[in-house]
Amino acid sequence: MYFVTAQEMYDTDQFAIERIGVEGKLLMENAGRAVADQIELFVSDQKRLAVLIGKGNNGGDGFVIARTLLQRGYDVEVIVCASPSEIKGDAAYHRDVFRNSGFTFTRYEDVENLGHSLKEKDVLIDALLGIGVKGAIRSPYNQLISFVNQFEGEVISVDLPSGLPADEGVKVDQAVQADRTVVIQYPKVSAFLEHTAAYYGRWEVVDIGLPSTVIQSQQSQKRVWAEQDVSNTLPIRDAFSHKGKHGKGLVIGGAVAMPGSIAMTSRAALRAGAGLLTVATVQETITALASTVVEATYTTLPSEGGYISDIGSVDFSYDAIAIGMGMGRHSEAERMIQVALEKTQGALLIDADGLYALKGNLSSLKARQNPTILTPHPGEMATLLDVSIPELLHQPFAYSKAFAEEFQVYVVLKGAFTIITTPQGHQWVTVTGNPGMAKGGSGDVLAGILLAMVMQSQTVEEALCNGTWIHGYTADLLVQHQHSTYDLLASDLIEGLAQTYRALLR
Ligand SMILES: NC(=O)C1=CN([C@@H]2O[C@H](COP(=O)(O)OP(=O)(O)OC[C@H]3O[C@@H](n4cnc5c(N)ncnc54)[C@H](O)[C@@H]3O)[C@@H](O)[C@H]2O)[C@@H](O)CC1
Ligand SMILES: Nc1ncnc2c1ncn2[C@@H]1O[C@H](COP(=O)(O)OP(=O)(O)O)[C@@H](O)[C@H]1O
Ligand SMILES: [K+]
Repeated sequence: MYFVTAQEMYDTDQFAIERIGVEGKLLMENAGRAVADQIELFVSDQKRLAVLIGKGNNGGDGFVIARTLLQRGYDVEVIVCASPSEIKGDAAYHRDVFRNSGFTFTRYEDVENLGHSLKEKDVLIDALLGIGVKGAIRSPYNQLISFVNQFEGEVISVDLPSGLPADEGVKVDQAVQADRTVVIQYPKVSAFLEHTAAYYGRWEVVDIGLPSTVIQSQQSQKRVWAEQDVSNTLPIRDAFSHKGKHGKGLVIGGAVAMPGSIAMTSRAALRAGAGLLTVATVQETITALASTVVEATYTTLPSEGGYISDIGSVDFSYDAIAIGMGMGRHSEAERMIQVALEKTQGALLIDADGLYALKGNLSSLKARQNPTILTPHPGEMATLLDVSIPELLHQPFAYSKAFAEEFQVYVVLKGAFTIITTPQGHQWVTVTGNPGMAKGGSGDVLAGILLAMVMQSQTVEEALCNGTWIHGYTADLLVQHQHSTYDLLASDLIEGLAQTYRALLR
């Protein structure tokens, strides 16, 4: 499923109107009807409804929704929050159709009067502002939004919560806190940002038949990776396959004081399907791991002060290598990352301490001939970019895209919504996962799953999306059936992979 910026949505509308010849009025009719159909699914006709209508096209949708629900026998009061002369174009057309159908509306005067009208209502439909919102919210919408946010019944927003920007990088001034949002055609970017997603409440998308031609022709496509995508791309294992076919992977990391992280990465890689796995680390860590990760083979690396001091002796001809987990942040790490970047012949995944060490080696990324994958959490990504974490999270799509394109890498920016960006600038978001994963070790498990995934027969893009989706989905299954968001451990995710695969392969 694509998701879009406000401009991409306008371009799509424009394409439908100018190139295909569908009139804007008809698009609005389709949009309003589709939203009304959706509302009908979860609001009983015994409820008392009010629709708040603003001056733009979002308000135009509101007229169609109100007319459709009235014709279907709903009790709907329509309150227009703009002067009639302000309403123009398609919205004015639908205001007239509404009136000519024999229905009436009242005009918004002040909050006190509105309070009176809404006292007996169960559901408020918010069609005040859509994707056209700009800057600080002006009167009367600022009072209206505060008012809606005090309403005790259910608030359903049309397209997006009024006042909320559709795009990233825009400050939120004031916005409706919706219980539900019925999104028209494509989710907007703000549905996937940490600071704006919650305004939507539960949301669902209605299709109004707009063509995806414009979105598909764009360089910067943004899509949600969903269960169907996993089912379509996760390779089916061949009955005659052998371990060599499922990838030969190497994990480099760990230190005397940090044996846990590579233990988790390695076990996760094996559970996720890696054919053969080798762990390269310091001797003490091998001793600690040998009894817990019995399926792996080991390479002892020289150490100094409990940390790996050199990786020059490593065989770099693996199908894929993951480096950095539990490696420690010390002066030698930067040199070792440089060696890994130069010598790794297959895909190279850099995580955790490896990302800190990468900071001084960024220019070497471009010279790599094979895929490089970076898996930062927001703190690591902010460090790589030299920006603050809030700045990064204000526009994570733009920052990830700029970085991935400049350095020709795959970036997996982890979070409640994980953003996967390809070197070509294509972006995917996975929405599986829950706060039970907000614990040390979850990222190490992800690194292992992704290592295994990039060695299976799928594209790197598919591998990263599938791995991230599976990681989060496993946590969701575990929290639904065995665990809670409090007690879930990163190691539970490794064992939980069995349930996910069984569900997917069924
Ligand atoms: N053909 C189309 O264009 C379609 C549009 N659709 C609907 O139209 C919406 C977009 O319509 P518009 O572009 O008219 O945008 P809005 O409905 O968001 O209205 C924008 C208007 O609100 C006012 N406004 C903007 N920022 C404000 C602020 N900070 N304070 C106070 N007033 C402010 C401005 O006068 C602006 O013209 C979509 O969200 C969707 O609901 C759908 O009907 C599908 C078809
Ligand atoms: N609230 C959440 N909802 C969904 N996923 C989450 C949440 N918190 C963390 N995660 C996931 O858990 C992982 C944590 O990774 P990271 O921060 O690197 O942890 P670690 O310190 O264990 O390496 C990421 O994959 C992230 O997407
Ligand atoms: K709205």
